Amino acid sequence: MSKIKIALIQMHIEEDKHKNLETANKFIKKVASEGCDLAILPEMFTTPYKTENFPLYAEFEGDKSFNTLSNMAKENSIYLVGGSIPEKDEKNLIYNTSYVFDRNGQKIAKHRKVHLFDIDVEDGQCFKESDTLTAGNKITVFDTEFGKIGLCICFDFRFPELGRLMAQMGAQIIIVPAAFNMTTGPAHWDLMFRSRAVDNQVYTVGCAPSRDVNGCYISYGNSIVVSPWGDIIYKMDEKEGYKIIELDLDYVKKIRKELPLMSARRLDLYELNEK
Ligand SMILES: NC(=O)CC(=O)C(=O)O
Repeated sequence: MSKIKIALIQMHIEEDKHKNLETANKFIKKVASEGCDLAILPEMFTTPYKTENFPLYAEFEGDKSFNTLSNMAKENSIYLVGGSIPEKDEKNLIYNTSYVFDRNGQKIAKHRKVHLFDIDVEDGQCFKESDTLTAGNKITVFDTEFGKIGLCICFDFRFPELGRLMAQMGAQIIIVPAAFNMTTGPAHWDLMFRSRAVDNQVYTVGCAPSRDVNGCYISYGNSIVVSPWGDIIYKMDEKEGYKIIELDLDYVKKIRKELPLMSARRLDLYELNEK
């Protein structure tokens, strides 16, 4: 199958975890009823994006948020990239984790953010995920009936090596639950999704929370889909909403045939390998 309908869910995030799960559920029902194959939620969609919140909202795999996501996928018979949530392990370490479920509600992938978002921009955004989070250590590509899809979380996508490795592992689409802010969003959001798309000849997809100017962290919004040619196919504004977009994977093949970048690499001079 060469065409996949994906849905961006740019939802508003509140303090109340259960309300956030209900909002996600409402949107997922809607996009499934409109024929989407795969729905995507934003980064840290169960909690306002604040380091102090992560331990308070953290759950074990198999707890309420995990099960709710699994049920949403199963009841609506869609793939679900469950944004990300704070996940805790048996050592009480906390990760920024994205779970992916298939149409039967089975977990088919799990990505723990590998690059923690620690920045301090003069007169701009400061954030230190490492105050409460631990980094993951795996690169994530999962399989579907449409082909392979790469998955990483927000700051991860700033590292071009990761996008290239996912493409080398067969990804034709790279999905990024994210939450850029009002310092880095206007400067880097489009540029980053376009660069990774052109370099790796993949569709890139970013899904962010809607903007809340009174929130503790102001999300840029602008959830985005970019083609393997580098064109912005669709970009949302800052408001809450959803959009279904059809991606044609034959177009990935076409671009890769016309511009055979992968096979033109000088692997005798350089190479990039997963460790
Ligand atoms: N939220 C993030 O992980 C990253 C981000 O906002 C940025 O890179 O900018």
